[in-house]
Amino acid sequence: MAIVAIIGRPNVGKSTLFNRLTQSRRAIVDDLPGVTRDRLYADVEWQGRHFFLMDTAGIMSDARDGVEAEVQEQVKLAINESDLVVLLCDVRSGLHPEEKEIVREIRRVEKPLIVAVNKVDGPRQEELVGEFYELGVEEVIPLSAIHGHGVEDLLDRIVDKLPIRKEPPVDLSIQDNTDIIRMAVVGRPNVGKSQFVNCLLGMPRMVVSDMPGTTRDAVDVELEYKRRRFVLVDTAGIRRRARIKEKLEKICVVKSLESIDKSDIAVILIDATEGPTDQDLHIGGYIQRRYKGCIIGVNKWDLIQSDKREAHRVIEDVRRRFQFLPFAPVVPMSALTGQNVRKVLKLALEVFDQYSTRIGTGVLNRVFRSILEKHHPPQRGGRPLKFYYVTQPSTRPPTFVLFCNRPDDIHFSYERYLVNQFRSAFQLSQSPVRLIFRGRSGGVAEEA
Ligand SMILES: Nc1nc2c(ncn2[C@@H]2O[C@H](COP(=O)(O)OP(=O)(O)OP(=O)(O)O)[C@@H](O)[C@H]2O)c(=O)[nH]1
Ligand SMILES: Nc1nc2c(ncn2[C@@H]2O[C@H](COP(=O)(O)OP(=O)(O)OP(=O)(O)O)[C@@H](O)[C@H]2O)c(=O)[nH]1
Repeated sequence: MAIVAIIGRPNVGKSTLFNRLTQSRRAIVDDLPGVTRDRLYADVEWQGRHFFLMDTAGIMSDARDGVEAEVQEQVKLAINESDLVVLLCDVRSGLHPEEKEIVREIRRVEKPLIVAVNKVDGPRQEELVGEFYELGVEEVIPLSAIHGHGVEDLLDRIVDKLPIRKEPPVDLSIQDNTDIIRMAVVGRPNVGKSQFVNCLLGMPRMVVSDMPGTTRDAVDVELEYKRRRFVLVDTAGIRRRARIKEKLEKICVVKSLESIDKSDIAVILIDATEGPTDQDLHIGGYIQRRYKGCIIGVNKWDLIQSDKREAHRVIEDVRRRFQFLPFAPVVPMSALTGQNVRKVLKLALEVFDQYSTRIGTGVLNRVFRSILEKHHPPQRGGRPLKFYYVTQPSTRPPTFVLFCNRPDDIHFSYERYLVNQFRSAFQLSQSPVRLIFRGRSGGVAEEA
């Protein structure tokens, strides 16, 4: 999915605009359940196009007096990592030299740009918008993030200008029946992603080859383990970003989401010395919603393992906070010493094989009958809930369609029961399972 970043000087109204855009009447915004108050991004649909909108509030600090305007590293990075940049200016403070610098930087890296001018609350400010054409763009969009004027125009322009990615839609690339295991290594800055990747690539007897990416600068790396082929997606990005450490949390997390989309299995690294953070849970929530296989690597284990009690506490804490991913194995590991690094690959193979499971329709329905008999579907409002049959239309993730009389009336606790029963009956304990409830007339409801 394309990433759109709102860039601008402090106080121009980036957060206000972010909130406006995501609350606009017609926009469909898919927010993660509230694991964190500090929102990183929203998954926005406008006119049938989807994109990630990155909230970059606070990313730019005030330029110091007397120091020549210069685009800060964070801002450069945000520009680099996005597919389209909205430069937000403030009509009340007028055009600022830093904004010219930002435009130069955006041109240099050839990203599509939209200039929007905020705080145009009335006709008096409208007269002042002309100044911003000095930035050398064809169009400047006046808006008021507070009042909402111009905000839908901006959304229209964003979807007009969104580059069409060459990569195939996610679902297709993953269901292509090749047995290459696409793996993403994700996590917060500094957790050890590049160390982990380097460790993997440097292992004895590991066959490694670089594959030029089809999109932008992404380079995937292919490796072979136990005669199975893995692709580590976006590896170049992981290794390149290793230099810059500060304030990159948001960008790092949004990039992680993008890599998750391209993979079958996400290895999420947690820093053992810090334990899971809100951002980690945020990434985990995304993995869950995308029905990806997942391995939770508790990295930097070497730093805590001598303290047995602490080590135990950390693992318990990870399991508890990630209980919404009950199928994800938790592995203590050290990318520095190599401890358990191969084990991650071994687990990835297991997870992947479960993730690719197909069950024959006959067996599936026999087992389903016995699951229903063990625990009858509860009645709702005195009306019985009846299931007719089940099919598995696809795998990766294993997806089951359950035909029934009233698909909208299924209680989530019964859904959970069914998911758990499917997991244990078909050896899917390490894979997400997707159930889709469908009425005979075609009504659909879904559950994780
Ligand atoms: N008059 C007016 N004020 C606005 C408008 N949009 C935002 N503001 C105000 O501008 C101030 C800064 O808004 P924020 O959204 O916090 O700005 P930001 O760019 O996210 O700021 P940083 O976090 O410093 O990067 C707040 O006091 C807002 O209420 C607008 O359309 N009109
Ligand atoms: N003790 C210890 N240190 C580690 C381990 N893994 C990584 N580190 C150190 O943690 C720091 C960050 O590691 P990186 O691999 O650069 O982390 P990253 O997640 O790629 O960071 P970003 O590029 O900022 O996203 C480096 O100093 C590593 O040497 C580990 O298992 N144990």
